[in-house]
Amino acid sequence: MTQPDTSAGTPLDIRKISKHYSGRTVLSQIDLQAAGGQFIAVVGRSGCGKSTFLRLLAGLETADGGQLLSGTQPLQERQQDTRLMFQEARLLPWKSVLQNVGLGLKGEWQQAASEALDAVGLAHRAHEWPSALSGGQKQRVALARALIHRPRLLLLDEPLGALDALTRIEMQALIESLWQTHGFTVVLVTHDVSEAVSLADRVILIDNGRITLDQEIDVPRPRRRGHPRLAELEASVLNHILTPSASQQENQSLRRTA
Ligand SMILES: Nc1ncnc2c1ncn2[C@@H]1O[C@H](COP(=O)(O)OP(=O)(O)OP(=O)(O)O)[C@@H](O)[C@H]1O
Repeated sequence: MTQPDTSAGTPLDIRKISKHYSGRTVLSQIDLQAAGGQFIAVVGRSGCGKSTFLRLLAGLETADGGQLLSGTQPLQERQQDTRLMFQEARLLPWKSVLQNVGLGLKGEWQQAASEALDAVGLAHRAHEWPSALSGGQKQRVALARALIHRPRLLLLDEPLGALDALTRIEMQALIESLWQTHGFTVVLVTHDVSEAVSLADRVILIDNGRITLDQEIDVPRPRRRGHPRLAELEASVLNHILTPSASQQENQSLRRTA
């Protein structure tokens, strides 16, 4: 099996970042170090700050404290290497599939756009409108639109959340295979713990503004669905999500005694 070319991935060195909205702390003292080419999944209860964390990595938001580095360089200086993908494909309906992939590019972009579409299995739909595609196909186009920029850091914000179970499995396999071919670093935010453990090298849990679990997924690839160790890790991560962190329990008991 081809091992990812880790030199192609952005290494991450996130130091004690925090983020507040209207005086409310969403993220506090988040630390994360990752070698280039790692596949990291971020899980946690709804509203725990997963998307905020991703937006900070993408440079769409500014941290209120801490540092985001890649090696010795501020991560922000590597923004041209970073692509973000959302739950919705966000395609322009008045442009063809091919034009959507080549959006913003100048010169001879058509060949590169065709190749990116080919990599996601959609070269034959290049000249159609986005409205003619299914939800899964639209997400493939969004993936091609990211790939054409040869990203070194791919940030995925619940990109498969709206897809049916089978399409989701196909897209998971596609994302894993593209990651293995290109070697970019991936940070995937997902509600699906099974997806997190089956795809990632590491699963990070955000709870109460902090990372409360950093679980290595020590299962060799290709990973077989139903592998007992994957099931065990999934149950363990789920347990951590469902068990409130010590600080949250403290807050609750403080509220009770107040
Ligand atoms: N621009 C903003 N202004 C004010 N509050 C915000 C803003 N963005 C996020 N928040 C708040 O920060 C918290 C974390 O939001 P975030 O979207 O990061 O959570 P999440 O873990 O991704 O949630 P979900 O899993 O439901 O998508 C939430 O309470 C949210 O209301």
